[in-house]
Amino acid sequence: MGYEYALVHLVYTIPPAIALSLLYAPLCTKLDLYKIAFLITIAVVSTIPWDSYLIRTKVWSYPPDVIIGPTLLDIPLEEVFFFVIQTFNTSLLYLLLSKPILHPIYLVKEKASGKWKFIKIFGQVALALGLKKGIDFVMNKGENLYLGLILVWALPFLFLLWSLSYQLLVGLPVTSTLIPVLAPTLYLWVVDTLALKRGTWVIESGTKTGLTLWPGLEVEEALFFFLTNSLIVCGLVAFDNAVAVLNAFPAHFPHVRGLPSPFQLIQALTLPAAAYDDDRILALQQSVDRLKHKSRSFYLASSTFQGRLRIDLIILYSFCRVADDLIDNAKDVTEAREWLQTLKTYLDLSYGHAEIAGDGQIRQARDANQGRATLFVMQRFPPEAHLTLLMLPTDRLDKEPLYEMLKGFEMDLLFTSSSGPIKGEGDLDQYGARVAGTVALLCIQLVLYHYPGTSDKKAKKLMLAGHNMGIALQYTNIARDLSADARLGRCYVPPPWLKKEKLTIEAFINGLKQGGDDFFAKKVGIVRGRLLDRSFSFYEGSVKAIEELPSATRAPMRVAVESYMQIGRELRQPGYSVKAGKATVPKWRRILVAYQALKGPQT
Ligand SMILES: CC(C)=CCC/C(C)=C/CC/C(C)=C/CC/C(C)=C/[C@@H]1[C@@H](COP(=O)(O)OP(=O)(O)O)[C@]1(C)CC/C=C(\C)CC/C=C(\C)CCC=C(C)C
Repeated sequence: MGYEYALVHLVYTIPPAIALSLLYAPLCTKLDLYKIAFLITIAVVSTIPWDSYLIRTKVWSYPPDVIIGPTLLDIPLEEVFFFVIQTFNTSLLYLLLSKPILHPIYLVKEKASGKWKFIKIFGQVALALGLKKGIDFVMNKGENLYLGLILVWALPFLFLLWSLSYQLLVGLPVTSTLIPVLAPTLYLWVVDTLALKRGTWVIESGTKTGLTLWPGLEVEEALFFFLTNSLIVCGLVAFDNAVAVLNAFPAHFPHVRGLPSPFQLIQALTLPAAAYDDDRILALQQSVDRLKHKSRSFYLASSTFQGRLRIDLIILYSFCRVADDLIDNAKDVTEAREWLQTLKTYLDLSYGHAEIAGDGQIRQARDANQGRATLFVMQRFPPEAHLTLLMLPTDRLDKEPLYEMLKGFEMDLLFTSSSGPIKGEGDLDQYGARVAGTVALLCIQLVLYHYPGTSDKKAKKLMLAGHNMGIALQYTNIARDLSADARLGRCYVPPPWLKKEKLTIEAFINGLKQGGDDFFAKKVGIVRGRLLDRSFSFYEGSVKAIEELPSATRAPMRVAVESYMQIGRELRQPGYSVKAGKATVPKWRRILVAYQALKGPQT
């Protein structure tokens, strides 16, 4: 009896497990725990018979004075624990690095022949050839035996996983495929070198090639760790592939539970890629791209939401952004008004079915209207907006906030060089309510749809708080964009506030456009401070309500709100950093704020 092997765990495998657990804890979801448990079960069940065979046939052994004693099918408990901890560590690294990824955008609808069929077959042939080699090594026994046993055990699993999820394995960024394989592999190579040198475990000399990757590291051991980490990562990718299919295609899978059953996972993985809805995939790709490039705060926040709620929020963002941009980027007010009208007609058509009451006819009328809405979108909107408009989940969003948002955009068209729609604080509150309070209502509606069970009374309370939180964010947005808005000829600051600083709208806009002197800058600082005070007063009044949202959505909502409000906090610091004319939160601080928000409410 000895503690050598146990010490390897104590020094090399348990500390990274603790560090990764602490780091990942705030990001961890029930689905993540399910994934890890699933992977560990498969890893242990599939490795035990193989490892037991190796020990019983004396391919490798453990000197009795390095292990504590208890065994399972001749495998020392330390070794069984190794399967668990390695799977745990590699899984956590994978999950951490994959958090920002929305997996459905990497799915590809396949044609009967084409690039993807070739890629799939190429991988399968390579793995089959490796397996054939392994079988030869095993049959011939001798010094290639251990190498052969590793190949014969690992490659059939890899073949299966590749066949099921080659699209994601090829398409995903290397940060969520290669890196979680290579980083732990390299680490375990070093640990193994030390263990073999110390004789913690021994490969018998008659069954190994004798080749080393570096002094002290047998090639068999190197290959073993590479393949086991590959199996773990491929298993996780296959799991994510299944969840991506379940979440992306409601037409195939109308009802998806938070924790899909193994049967549903297999159903999703075996859905032929030719049956994927490529319009939906493209809509998601375009929406994620838009979100990534237009809003750093919401892009970061979106990665903390899960499943179909995450998808719906991203499409909602994309819709709001498309609508806002169509109006903001119009060449003149006349064109902007035309876009407003076009957007209203789109909503009229999309929600038209609600007007047509009458039992059996509702469905028919809805289909007819959807057809007309689709045609209208194709004819009247630019191509890059089509899919976002067509995928907007109108069946789970009330129409009123959407129309109200358009009214807010209409207010943007009322600005002249010396006046605008904002005459006082009340108008600015109303503007914020229209362009941002509405967005909050829509977000909360999606939350309550995907996580049902909130009472009507509570829902109303949440809506009110969310609405005010939207206004808070809009005040911060205005405080940040004073100069950018001035360049567009817009001043959202209530004139009485300007008057107090002895400024007119015209003077304020011109000063911002031209830079202004220190005296002017001071006045801008005072006005900005007032906007931020109002922003934080709305924020303070609503922030507690986040903790009353369905539990799985609290932390992500905190991230969305806090990441944006951080802009306001930065603006209050002298010398805040500015990018492309806008105050910005440095990336590392944004991540830190999001991380803190995930951990719990601010005290
Ligand atoms: C996580 C995720 C993907 C969320 C999506 C949120 C969403 C749908 C945002 C729409 C944004 C948008 C383009 C709206 C058009 C009108 C507009 C410009 C509003 C301003 C947003 C700023 O967006 P922008 O793209 O310009 O971002 P940058 O400034 O460039 O970074 C607004 C400031 C309004 C945004 C308002 C919200 C997201 C509502 C916030 C409130 C909640 C989520 C409710 C919180 C819940 C409780 C109970 C308090």
